[in-house]
Amino acid sequence: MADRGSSALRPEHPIERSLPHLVEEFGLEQRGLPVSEVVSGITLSSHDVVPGDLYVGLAGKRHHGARFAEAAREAGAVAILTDDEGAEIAADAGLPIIVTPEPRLALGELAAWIYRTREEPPTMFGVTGTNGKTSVAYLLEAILRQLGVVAGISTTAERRIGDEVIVSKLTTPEATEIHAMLARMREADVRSVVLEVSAQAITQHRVDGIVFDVVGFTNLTHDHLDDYETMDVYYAAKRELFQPDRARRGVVMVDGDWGGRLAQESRIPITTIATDPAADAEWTLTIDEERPERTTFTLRGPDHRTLTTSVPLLGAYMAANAALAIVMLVESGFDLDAIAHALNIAHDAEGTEIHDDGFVAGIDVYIPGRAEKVSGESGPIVYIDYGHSPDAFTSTLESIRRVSDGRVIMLFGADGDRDPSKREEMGAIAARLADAVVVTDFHPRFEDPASIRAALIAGAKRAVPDREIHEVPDPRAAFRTALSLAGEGDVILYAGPGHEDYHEVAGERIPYSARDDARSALHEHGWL
Ligand SMILES: CC(=O)N[C@H]1[C@@H](OP(=O)(O)OP(=O)(O)OC[C@H]2O[C@@H](n3ccc(=O)[nH]c3=O)[C@H](O)[C@@H]2O)O[C@H](CO)[C@@H](O)[C@@H]1O[C@H](C)C(=O)N[C@@H](C)C(=O)N[C@H](CCC(=O)O)C(=O)O
Ligand SMILES: Nc1ncnc2c1ncn2[C@@H]1O[C@H](COP(=O)(O)OP(=O)(O)OP(=O)(O)O)[C@@H](O)[C@H]1O
Repeated sequence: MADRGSSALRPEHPIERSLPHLVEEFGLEQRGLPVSEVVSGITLSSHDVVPGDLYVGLAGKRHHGARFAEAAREAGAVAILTDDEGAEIAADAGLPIIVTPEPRLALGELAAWIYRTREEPPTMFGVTGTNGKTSVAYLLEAILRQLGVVAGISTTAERRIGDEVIVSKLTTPEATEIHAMLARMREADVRSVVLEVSAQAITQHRVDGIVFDVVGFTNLTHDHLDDYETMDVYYAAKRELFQPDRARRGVVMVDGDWGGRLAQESRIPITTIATDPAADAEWTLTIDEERPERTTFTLRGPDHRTLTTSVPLLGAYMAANAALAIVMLVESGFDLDAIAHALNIAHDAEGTEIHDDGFVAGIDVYIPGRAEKVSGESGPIVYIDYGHSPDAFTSTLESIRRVSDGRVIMLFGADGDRDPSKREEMGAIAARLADAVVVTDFHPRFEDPASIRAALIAGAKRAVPDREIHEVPDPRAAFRTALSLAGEGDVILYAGPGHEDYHEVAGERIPYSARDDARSALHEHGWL
């Protein structure tokens, strides 16, 4: 199946750079046709080529990108950069060929040079960890906005500069896209950029060419053991971000063992944060109040500095994400009191302070599909969540138990073609922490959906043999089954789809929004 490509964020006024100069500066080898005078962009997808681009033909898992050299030329590419094998494949494509043994290793530096993103860079924040990256990124952006700073974000859910939004294909874009996006953000006067950084992004050199001002670590738990042989290898990939060539300072959540190890092994100045007041961390977080839609917390820092605020979201884990975001801002130079002030005042549309008794102080954030409450005032509370790992299930279900005495119904599936070793544990956690479990399909991709469901159910049955379990393959029918099990005051957690608007089956993306469907079903019951 050919890659259908995506529209990337690009500068509206690209700067022309000398291509011969680039070849010389990076010690590249030129073959065949002479290169043109200028280059104004770089991409590694033939679908994203715009006139003036250098097309990079990478050897992929399915294709050698050099196969698409002709398509790239037709779209306006000025040359192809590739390896020896690619140079042979693209020999007759009618494009000048530039050769380097491992093009992926050169991408970040080349893209930074072409888009001039090293010059007067914005403040760069990077967030990594197994769970919570997207949430911390949104929280950082929200607090920056409340501080009056124009920020841009790049997350699994979306890439956004003000009102300009594109839907993401990967958690972290390829280096070529990141630097194009940074150039676009510079045009929009963005002064702070928040990038969600996956382990794969570090391993695959997608964040090369960037030195982050502050990087943050949320946690490390079981996931991605299809891409990384062991948890140690997965950890080592994340640790790479906390080194001087990639970041200036780091903030590490040390609640888990991996965070403690990272704080020890990192080679940049590290500030630590923990939710356990007895922990040996510089910052500690205590939860003051948990409600279904709001969590209030106090953050205590060195020199007895404190800040009390809230997030309009479920769960102590979201407060921990918010605390991490706040400490990252402090590490970037913001004063804690200034942050407290910005979070605890209301503004009108023009940005003028207003004094309104009904105003609830706190972080003004909306995070699509992360414990997003989609139900109304009556009927069960329904959360749509992007959790798809054992730890995500635990955090969300435990939080729900703390805010509700009702029955908890957990609806979920598991990704096909992604780390099958976590499935049984996901089933077990659902069975242990929920009163009833509904297992459905979630992106089976090229796997047999029945065998994915069977693994989840086996895990659930092993953990709690008499747990009420329903198997409903179709997600729409499954949600209605979950709804039939719930009454007033009960809670349904639908984990998996989060913000997504498709269901991936055998290479096809079928339109499906869990959010919209849940709302329709609630409406059908007269609960919305
Ligand atoms: C396993 C993996 O990482 N695959 C990535 C890889 O795909 P690939 O090697 O199969 O590429 P390929 O299809 O063989 O194509 C080779 C080259 O030809 C180009 N091409 C291909 C076809 C075409 O018509 N035109 C064209 O130009 C491609 O852009 C590519 O450069 O290169 C592609 C182009 O950049 C990526 O989109 C793709 O990510 C896939 C979609 C993916 O699912 N990656 C996952 C594992 C991932 O990276 N996940 C992380 C973490 C998520 C999390 O936080 O949980 C992420 O950051 O998203
Ligand atoms: N700090 C946390 N600790 C544990 N679980 C969390 C935490 N934050 C979020 N979660 C859970 O993980 C899910 C995914 O959250 P989020 O999208 O913020 O993480 P992520 O690291 O960006 O994941 P992904 O890369 O898969 O998008 C949430 O929907 C929630 O269930």
